[in-house]
Amino acid sequence: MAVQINPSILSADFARLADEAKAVEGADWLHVDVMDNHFVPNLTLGVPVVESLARATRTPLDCHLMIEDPDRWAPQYVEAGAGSVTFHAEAAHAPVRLAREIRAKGARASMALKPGSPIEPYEDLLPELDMVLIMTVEPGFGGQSFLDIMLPKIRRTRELIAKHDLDLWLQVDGGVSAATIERCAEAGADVFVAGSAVYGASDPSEAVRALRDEAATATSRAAWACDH
Ligand SMILES: O=C(CO)[C@@H](O)[C@H](O)COP(=O)(O)O
Ligand SMILES: [Co+2]
Repeated sequence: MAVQINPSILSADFARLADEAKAVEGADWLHVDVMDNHFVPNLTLGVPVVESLARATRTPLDCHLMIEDPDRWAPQYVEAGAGSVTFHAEAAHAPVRLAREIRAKGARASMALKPGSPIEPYEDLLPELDMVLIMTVEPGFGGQSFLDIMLPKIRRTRELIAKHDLDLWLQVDGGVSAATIERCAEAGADVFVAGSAVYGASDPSEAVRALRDEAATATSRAAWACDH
């Protein structure tokens, strides 16, 4: 699969969300960080804003739910127009049932892991998913420094995907920039969320293009991609 770049609107101007979404229409997905002030110590937006965003842009929405009880709320994000819905493993009560429900409603189902959560306990769950998100910062805020210590977990997740021969995307989120995207791609990521690196740039769509080129070059020489 070609690498994908998903700008995070957490770093955009929330008073101009529609324009900010349009500014990155060359991107693969628009990453929408939903925070409830309980699962993470920050509060962003909910279902009505996702509904409006889905009408405002042609870019499909990749909703990252940093909320408690995603079993209850995630299906509403599919109904609001999200094309991909990510729940956190640490918050889900019945992740298999939840992933099946998200898929049955017509979206891609994805599971995220905080930096402290290993991938191994979720190996049997992988076939139920369309994407795994490895957080490379503690969730809650944009603009944090990339955690290099997450690279072995990205590699391990890529190995498990290969072991089970799954068509599963591997997303990284947090501190992804021109300085770190190459390491992520070499470790096995193929979907890259970038907030401050895109919206902090003078030309956000050019930043998306540059990140995509850099990730594609790194992937083409990565060992994991050779037999992919
Ligand atoms: O989920 C989150 C933060 O919890 C992210 O999606 C951030 O929005 C990424 O921002 P940068 O680290 O790229 O600035
Ligand atoms: Co996110």
